[in-house]
Amino acid sequence: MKISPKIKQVRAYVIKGGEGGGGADYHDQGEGHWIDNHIATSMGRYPEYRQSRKSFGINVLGTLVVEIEADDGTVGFAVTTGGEPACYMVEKHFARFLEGRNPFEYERIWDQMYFGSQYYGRKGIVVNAISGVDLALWDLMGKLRQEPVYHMLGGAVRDELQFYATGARPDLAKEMGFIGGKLPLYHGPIEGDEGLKKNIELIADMRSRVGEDFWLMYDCWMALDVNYATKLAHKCHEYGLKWIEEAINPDDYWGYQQLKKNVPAGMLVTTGEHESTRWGFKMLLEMGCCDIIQPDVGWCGGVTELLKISALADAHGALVVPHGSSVYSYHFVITRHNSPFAEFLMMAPKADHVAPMFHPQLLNEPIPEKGRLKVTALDKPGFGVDLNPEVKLYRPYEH
Ligand SMILES: C[C@H](O)[C@H](O)CC(=O)C(=O)O
Ligand SMILES: [Mg+2]
Repeated sequence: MKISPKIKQVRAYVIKGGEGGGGADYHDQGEGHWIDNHIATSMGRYPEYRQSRKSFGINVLGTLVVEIEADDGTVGFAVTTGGEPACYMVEKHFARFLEGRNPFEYERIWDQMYFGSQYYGRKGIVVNAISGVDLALWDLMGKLRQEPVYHMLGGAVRDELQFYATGARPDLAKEMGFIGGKLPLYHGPIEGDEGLKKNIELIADMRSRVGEDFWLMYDCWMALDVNYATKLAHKCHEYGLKWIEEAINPDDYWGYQQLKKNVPAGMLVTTGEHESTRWGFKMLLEMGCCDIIQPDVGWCGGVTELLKISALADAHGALVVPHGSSVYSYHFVITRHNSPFAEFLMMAPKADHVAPMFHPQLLNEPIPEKGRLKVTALDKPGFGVDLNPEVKLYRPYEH
């Protein structure tokens, strides 16, 4: 029997450099980027926070980088959001559940991180930190086995991934070969009928540019109430809106249940990028809140937890289309029949060309060509990406 190396050390870093760092904290972009241009949020009720999400601190956390080193010198790593607070949790709390252990014991490690922090965690930044550790562990396992993560998840169920694009220009996304385009919703309920009219005019304009069959979706980033979302859904139906995403507060499962009943027949309700763990998704699925769940692999508990969330969704007949998360999502989506396509977040400031999602933090990050990515692009050990050595790391805590 081959004896596996043991985990020697866990380290957590933030990226030095501040504003506009991009990467895993993908909202941390420079001035003029589409992702920070008057997008509807629940903070929009305060005029001073309506124009820019950075103004209320959407990029305040920054990226978390987790490295896990085995005693043979192999290092697995992952990036997600969480910044310094997540570094503290990883170094001061979670590292104890890994160091000295066999890295292939990912179930026990996950369980101990989750239940060891249950009294202050369960969601949000704590689960971001758990996700970062879990993804770094899968990267390490892949490197130790010299296998891509998707092999360890059961292997590919298709030869390539197909993507829809999220960004300000679905019309350009269509030209680039994507199967659909998801627009941010720009105007929330506080902007009244005039804002609603502008939302409708935009979808009408995009429909006229992309023709009948191209998917168009609206991402509402938790900004609406059930009444507004219902009205928006019905008005957009005429323009073939495929789904309405994250329309209301993620804690309002009852609101989603109602919205799902209210939307026009055939329109899908999607949500879940700010939901965590099998228990959070159990609420969405058992209460019939949505048609597609959208866990973010870097936020929901990592790959170990996504396996459970996905099995639960499959049993409920729901699709799993992870939110963003680049390679961490690709290695999962390629292995599951109930994840038939993936999201690509357009990180180019004007959404006019394909740019790597987690640039500049990752090297060798695969990107879609003509809206597709061959599984062979994932054929490297672990998640198949490297940390860009030019990006300066800072380790705020040690243990
Ligand atoms: C565009 C959205 O407001 C958000 O920035 C990204 C997102 O929710 C998604 O990609 O989905
Ligand atoms: Mg979204």
